[in-house]
Amino acid sequence: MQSRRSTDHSNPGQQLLLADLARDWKFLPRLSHRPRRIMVFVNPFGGKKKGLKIWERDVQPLMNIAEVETKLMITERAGHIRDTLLAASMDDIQAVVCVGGDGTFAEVFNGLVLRAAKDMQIDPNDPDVNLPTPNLPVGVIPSGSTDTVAYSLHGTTDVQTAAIHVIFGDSTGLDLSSVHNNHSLVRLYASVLSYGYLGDVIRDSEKFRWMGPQRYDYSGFKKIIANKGYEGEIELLSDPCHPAGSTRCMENCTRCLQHMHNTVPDKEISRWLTVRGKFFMVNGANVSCACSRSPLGFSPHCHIGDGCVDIILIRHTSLLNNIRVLLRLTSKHKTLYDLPFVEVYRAREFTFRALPTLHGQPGGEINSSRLISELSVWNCDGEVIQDPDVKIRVHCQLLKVYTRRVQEPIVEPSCFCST
Ligand SMILES: Nc1ncnc2c1ncn2[C@@H]1O[C@H](COP(=O)(O)OP(=O)(O)OP(=O)(O)O)[C@@H](O)[C@H]1O
Repeated sequence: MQSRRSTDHSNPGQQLLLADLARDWKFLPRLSHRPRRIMVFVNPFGGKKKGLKIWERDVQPLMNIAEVETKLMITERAGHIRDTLLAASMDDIQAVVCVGGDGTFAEVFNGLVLRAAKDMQIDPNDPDVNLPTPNLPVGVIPSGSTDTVAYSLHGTTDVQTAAIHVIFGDSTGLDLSSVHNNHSLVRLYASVLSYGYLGDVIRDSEKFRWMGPQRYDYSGFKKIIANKGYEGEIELLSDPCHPAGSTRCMENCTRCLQHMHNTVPDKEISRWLTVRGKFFMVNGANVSCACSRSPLGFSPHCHIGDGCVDIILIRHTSLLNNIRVLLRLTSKHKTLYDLPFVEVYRAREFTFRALPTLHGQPGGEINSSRLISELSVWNCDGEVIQDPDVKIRVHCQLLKVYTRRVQEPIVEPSCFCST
């Protein structure tokens, strides 16, 4: 079913899918696993507020041609999707599709997992519980500001590519990571959990939502100038596979397939590590976190279904180094892995505890009365989590998502090839 052809390197994901589509469309009636009745949530508010237009112009016509019945809901407020999924009858539904950004997708999977937990009488607030797998697969159609999950899954934020993934019904298992505070489950995330600089940016940028996606540039500039670093302690259950030495996660990824079949002896090969210090950022990446602005993302070798997060710890050093980090994140070729003030781990779970920050007096002495705690917040898939002290656990392939994954483009020889 898959083709491996690419000539347009500006958007290889879309090009591959269109080639697939032309050839595979005639097989559509024979695909028994494709969804015929879907529940669609459209967020008209995220990104450039084009969610509804994208649905009506680009997605709905494709669903009509493919004879997919849709039950549409346009969201009216934050939390609307989650609340609906907790209560709705879903007996006649075969999949849930969202048109929105990372926050919209997060509402869908948080709602589905909590619904499954409620139905099975599992307490999600227990940080050691095995959360139940939702019955329904999810389609992610991007119309947000960053759309990290869609980009990391499909290799493009092309809307029709994402819609075609739903129509053909090819799915794969996506890890979800739970975030608990001292009392309860705060939420699950699929993209990244980030403390420090990106936490400061998301907290500040919410005040400037009227600016659209540019709010991130504005708050990003303010907060990099103001950053003084945050003290903290991370305890992590490390996996022996180091991200820098790992393969890229693509179509038919061996590492994810092994974890799907539980052929990896988990806990025996993991060990606990403790890291303390002052950090510019502490990140737990559940996927590569690639997006159009950051083509490789935080951790280009992160796997979507191996039961691990990649932890990227960026030490507090200088403003210049902080700017180097941001420049690296926009690079198409270089990763964060080899910067001397960056430490990278692959982990199955981790905890973070904020430590008090010592502030020196102008004379250079440290006065214990000025021992104050400077805290950031967590940026969790673009939403703010206030509690600095959290426990994170990865739930291997908890959610089925519609995607054919990123395929390795085969560069066709051209007459300008060097010999
Ligand atoms: N009608 C609405 N009015 C206000 N907020 C809404 C509405 N519908 C959904 N939301 C909330 O909007 C938030 C942001 O949406 P979304 O994440 O899709 O866009 P974004 O933040 O622009 O994109 P990204 O997360 O990719 O950067 C979501 O957390 C969702 O809860």
